[in-house]
Order: sequence, then structure tokens, then C-alpha cells
Amino acid sequence: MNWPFPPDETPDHVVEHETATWGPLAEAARELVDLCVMSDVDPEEVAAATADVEAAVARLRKVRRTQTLGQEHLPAGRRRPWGNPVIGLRNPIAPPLQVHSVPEGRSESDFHCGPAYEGPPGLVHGGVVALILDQVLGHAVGAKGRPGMTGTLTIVYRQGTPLGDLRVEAWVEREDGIKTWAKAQVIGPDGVTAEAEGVFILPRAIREQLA
Ligand SMILES: CCCCCCCC/C=C\CCCCCCCC(=O)SCCNC(=O)CCNC(=O)[C@H](O)C(C)(C)COP(=O)(O)OP(=O)(O)OC[C@H]1O[C@@H](n2cnc3c(N)ncnc32)[C@H](O)[C@@H]1OP(=O)(O)O
Repeated sequence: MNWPFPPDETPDHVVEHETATWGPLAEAARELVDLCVMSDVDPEEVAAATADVEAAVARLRKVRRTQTLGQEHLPAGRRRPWGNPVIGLRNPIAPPLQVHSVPEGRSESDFHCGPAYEGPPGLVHGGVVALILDQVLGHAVGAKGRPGMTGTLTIVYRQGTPLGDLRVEAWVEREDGIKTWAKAQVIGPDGVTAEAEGVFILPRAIREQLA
């Protein structure tokens, strides 16, 4: 399939420079998020840290992008989903996952979900589990050359997903015209914790561009 967007012609050295510039900020912010829920310092330290964070925020808000990263980085070929909440280099909300995919339509990732993703005590929030499953299903269908929007996502939570080191696997099951069915599972230390099935659909707007 020929993706209906022009190729990304940003030179490698520019991408490398941006990676080196913004990656460490998101990494520091991830640790900040973790410490917002896990630090146990005394109130004076919290107040001092709050002032430090506010100073950093004041620096960063001096220039705000007009387009989101997803809107700007749509081109075909090298994608830079840096704002994505699951894999985004620049997004501290993202664990982030490093997803490995093969063109047969399989994707997998070993990742870590820390205390900032807690739902039930000691367990990953079910919405976060769904977020990760949706994303990695999307990678599997994309790897098979059948990108689409999630039309329907069905999740069965088999057991609580413990915070910590986890694995997710996704694979394409079936294809029919503009629709692709894929399955996925999250695996914890005691086996599969959640299973998902997604139907991915190439949206009408993109179908019309490709026609
Ligand atoms: C190619 C697109 C990608 C663009 C992005 C480019 C680069 C991005 C790079 C990297 C990012 C990676 C990010 C991954 C993140 C994970 C994925 C998400 O989170 S996606 C967000 C959540 N999902 C939505 O917001 C969908 C909202 N819904 C819609 O947009 C539409 O309803 C859509 C596209 C699902 C269907 O709209 P229609 O207008 O194309 O569909 P009609 O022509 O009515 O139907 C076509 C067929 O699909 C079935 N269908 C329609 N809706 C369905 C549904 N919800 N579930 C199942 N089947 C459905 C129909 O029954 C019909 O089937 P019959 O041809 O008759 O067999």
C-alpha cells in the first residue's frame, strides 16, 4: 500500500540532535512523575522541588508549538511518534515501550510499568493495560502493511497485572478488505494477565485518498 503522505525528508543528523535534546527532558520528567507518587521527603523539600519545577515550566512555556507532534510527523517512511503516550520519546506519560515488529504482522515489547500506572493496589490500571494493548495491536497491523484506526477493542482481564516488568505480544489474525483483526496479550510473572482482540479499519478519508 502506498501511504498517502509524502516521505519525511528531515536529515538524520537533525533527528539525532532533536532526540539528544528532548529525550533527556522526558526521561527526567518520567522520574519526576514517579517521584510525585513515590517520594517521601519532608514538606520543605517538597516546597523547594515545586519551585524548581515551576522554574523549569516557565522556561519551556516561552515557546509553544502550533501543531502537535503527531500532526507534524505524519510523513511516510521514518515516523517520529514522539508525542505518543505509549512509545513517545518526548512524552513522559509513555513508559515508554520499545516495540519490535516483523512484516508478518507480529509485534512485541518488554516494558516496565511503575507506580504511576497503579489502579488497584499494586496492580496496573485497567485503562493503562488497554492503552498498551491498543498501541501494540496497532503496531502489528501497521507492520503487516494494513494500518488502520481501532474500530472495536475487546479486552478480557484474566488476572491483575502487577506493577513492574511486563511483556506484550500482538499478532494479526485475519484480513478482509479494509478491516484487519488482531489479537494481543499482556504477560506478567504469573502468565497472561489480559487478552485483547481489535478490529482495525482503514478510514474512509484515507481510502478515498488511496483510490
Ligand atoms: C490509517 C489510519 C492511521 C492514521 C495515522 C497515521 C500515522 C500514525 C502513526 C503512528 C500512530 C500509532 C498510534 C496507534 C494507536 C492505536 C490506535 C488508536 O488508538 S486509533 C484511535 C481510536 N479509534 C478511533 O478513534 C476510531 C474512531 N472511528 C472512526 O474513525 C471510524 O468509525 C472508523 C474508521 C472506525 C470507521 O469509519 P469508516 O467511515 O471508515 O467506516 P465505514 O465506511 O462506515 O465502514 C467500513 C467497514 O467497517 C465496519 N466498521 C465500521 N466501524 C466499525 C467499528 N467501530 N468496529 C468494527 N467494524 C466497524 C463497517 O461495518 C464496514 O464494514 P463492511 O465493509 O460493511 O463489512
